Amino acid sequence: MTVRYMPGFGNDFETESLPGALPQGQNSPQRPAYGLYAEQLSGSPFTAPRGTNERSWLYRIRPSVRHTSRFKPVEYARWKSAPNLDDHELSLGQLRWDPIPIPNEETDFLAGIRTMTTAGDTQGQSGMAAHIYVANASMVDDHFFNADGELLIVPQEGGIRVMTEMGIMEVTPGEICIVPRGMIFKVELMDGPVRGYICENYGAKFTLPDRGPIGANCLANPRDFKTPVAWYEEKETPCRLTVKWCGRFYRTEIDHSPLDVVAWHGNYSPYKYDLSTFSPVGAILFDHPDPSIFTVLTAPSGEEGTANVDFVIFPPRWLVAEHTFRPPWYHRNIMSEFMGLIKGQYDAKEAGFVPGGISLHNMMLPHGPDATGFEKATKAELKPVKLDDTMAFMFETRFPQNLTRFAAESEALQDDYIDCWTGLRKRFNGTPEGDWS
Ligand SMILES: O=C(O)Cc1cc(O)ccc1O
Ligand SMILES: [Fe+2]
Repeated sequence: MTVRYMPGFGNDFETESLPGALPQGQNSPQRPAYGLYAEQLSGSPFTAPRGTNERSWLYRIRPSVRHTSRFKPVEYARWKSAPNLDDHELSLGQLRWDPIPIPNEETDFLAGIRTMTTAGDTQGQSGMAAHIYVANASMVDDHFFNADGELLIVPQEGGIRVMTEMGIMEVTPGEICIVPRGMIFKVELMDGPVRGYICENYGAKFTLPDRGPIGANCLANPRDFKTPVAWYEEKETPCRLTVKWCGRFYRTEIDHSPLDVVAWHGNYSPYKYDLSTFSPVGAILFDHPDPSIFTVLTAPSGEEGTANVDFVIFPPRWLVAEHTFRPPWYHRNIMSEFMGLIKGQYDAKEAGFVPGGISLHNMMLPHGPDATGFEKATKAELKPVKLDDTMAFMFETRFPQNLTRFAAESEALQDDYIDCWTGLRKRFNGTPEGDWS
């Protein structure tokens, strides 16, 4: 299958998979070409300011409202939504997990979502949830849309084919994709079992951060975001559509595929991004800047500079800072940090944080490099060093992240994580030189 994309972030795109399917000069003709139905999908209120106003016009074989049955409640017990408080007995702490195992029993992308943390409130359209997905089967006749937020999907193992109403995205480890709130999709596996991370953003959409004095280039450049061209299937066999709506799940039957959009135009669309196209800007003389320099996407909260969620990466880069402790500093943060590792090693942790693993450093909880990393970094010869073959990331939110029972009781939880800091001995010895032996 060849998939094609259009470059640009938040562009007003137009695409048709049959010639002349897209109306020109108007949105809602009396009789659209090919007998298609016109349907608007609004991602912002009608009256949102121009800069944040998002909607697309979909020209489809049947309108979405043509589903056969009423919505009936269904269970996805491991997918939790905020608020989800007091769900477990685990005490407060810095936490880390090994990779969540891929199950042996047949599990598709939807059934394979396990929520680790929730923050904020779906009803108030603020906050987020951090999930792991594990799957070994493709969705075939099952489809899904999430009314509670957009999904930022971060594959860690295996490629996924995200088949949306507006086109197909193939997303492999090292790439990410966004499925907008309300968009119908299903997920096929490209070549085998998969695992990855999801940030379900209940708040305002992810956008590109302002670059300030950095200027017009670097970090994530708009042309590296790719939106799929229109694609449709004419499948007249029974299908299902599952909906997540204010934390609950519902299902309806449809007698055809809901992926039947022949042409569309607009600026509310799915997209993918290759993390290797991120051009990092960093300290080229001394000191360790705040990780916000590595923000790929930010979802604003309404309060200037205080993100609902930031998606931050730690990509391959050169470390050149002179007379500097180069790894992250020890710190306490009002924002809550959920981290994952796509591949390689993370510079604050020598061991224990492995690809597919997770760490959680919640609001105001102290953390930083482990004792071995500290030891190495204080003794290292400070020549230029390339951090290579690595890709870690962080979902950082202004809201405290509440653990789910699944996360708290998971066998993957490392009960000795805090011991990684035990070796940070006293070096203060009353002399200005200190004890750096
Ligand atoms: O805690 C972490 O590992 C993430 C992080 C990295 C960094 O370079 C500075 C601050 C920060 O929170
Ligand atoms: Fe941190």
